[in-house]
Amino acid sequence: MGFLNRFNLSRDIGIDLGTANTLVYVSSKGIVLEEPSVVAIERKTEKPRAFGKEAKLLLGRAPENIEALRPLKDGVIADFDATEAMIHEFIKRAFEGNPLVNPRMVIGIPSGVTKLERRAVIEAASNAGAREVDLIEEPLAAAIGAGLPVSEPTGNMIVDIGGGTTEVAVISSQGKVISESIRIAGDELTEAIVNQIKREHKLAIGENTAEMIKLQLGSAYAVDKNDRNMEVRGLHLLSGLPRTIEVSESEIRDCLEESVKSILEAIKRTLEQTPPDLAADIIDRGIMLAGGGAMLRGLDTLISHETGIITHIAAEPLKCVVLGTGRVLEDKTLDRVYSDRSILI
Ligand SMILES: Nc1ncnc2c1ncn2[C@@H]1O[C@H](COP(=O)(O)OP(=O)(O)OP(=O)(O)O)[C@@H](O)[C@H]1O
Repeated sequence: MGFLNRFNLSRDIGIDLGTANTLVYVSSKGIVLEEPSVVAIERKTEKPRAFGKEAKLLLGRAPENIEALRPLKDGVIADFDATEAMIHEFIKRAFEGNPLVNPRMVIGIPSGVTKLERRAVIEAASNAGAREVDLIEEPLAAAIGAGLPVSEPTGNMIVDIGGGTTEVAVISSQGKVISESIRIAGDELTEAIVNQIKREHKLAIGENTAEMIKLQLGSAYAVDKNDRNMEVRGLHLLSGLPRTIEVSESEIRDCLEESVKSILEAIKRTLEQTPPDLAADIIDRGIMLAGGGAMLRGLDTLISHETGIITHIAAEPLKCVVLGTGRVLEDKTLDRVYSDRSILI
């Protein structure tokens, strides 16, 4: 143990490197940062100008010389340099006023990430000062963060619906028994709303507006009889002028149906392949939903109806992965959960 560690100047950190949001957990402190995974880059110099919330506001609204982008797309690293700059910036912010001394980092990554992309994450963390980088797949981290007894030899089903990917996994004894990752999640739902409003109302809306509609009006199942409405502003494609229209909850539910069905099918496929004894455990314990998509209205009810298995939503769906990385940092018995370990210095 190094000098700095002994005097506890080095704090270890857990990171949920998500396609939609990045969260940072500092050991013995808790979650210190929650930001959208967005970077605004100056086109001419290719230098990052804003990160997180500030950059997200620029999505679809950036001036000509700035490009706001999401460096992780569909669960993979689409822009390495921007990802590295973002990790660097968020770690710096997490340790504001408290200089960072070569921490150990546990990073939650989508399970579909290739070997090359894993190396890229490790390199980015190393450049940001990590002395050791341990990668953990998101469904495992989410299960731990949701409080499932992953160390026991019983079947636990987790469905983590993020921005870019939905990960369905059955976990037992700290390992994935069976899993499926599909590239249909929150982003796809948002895109379905953009397309619906364009097709039916001839109105162009941006990603942020579509996401707002999803959060306010989106549903997977008719939870109550009232068909709620909301006003939406955008650019009318025929007149070229700004216009306000009204959309209803049922209209939005219909346009989300196809993506929701794909998520449901991934859950059913995974259940079908689950060994019988573990399937029996899942019937007893139920299915746990995590990730922002878990909060889509009525999704838990729909899954319960379609599978016949009681479905729970984690207490803090957006925080499950990062809380899981935090648990792993602090609980030495969770030592079989990593998919990659790299001691760097
Ligand atoms: N109340 C809500 N209803 C429906 N969707 C929601 C709600 N709140 C957040 N979301 C969606 O959840 C998604 C983000 O979830 P989360 O932060 O778990 O993803 P991520 O971990 O960044 O992505 P990934 O797991 O794919 O890497 C976004 O698409 C967001 O629009």
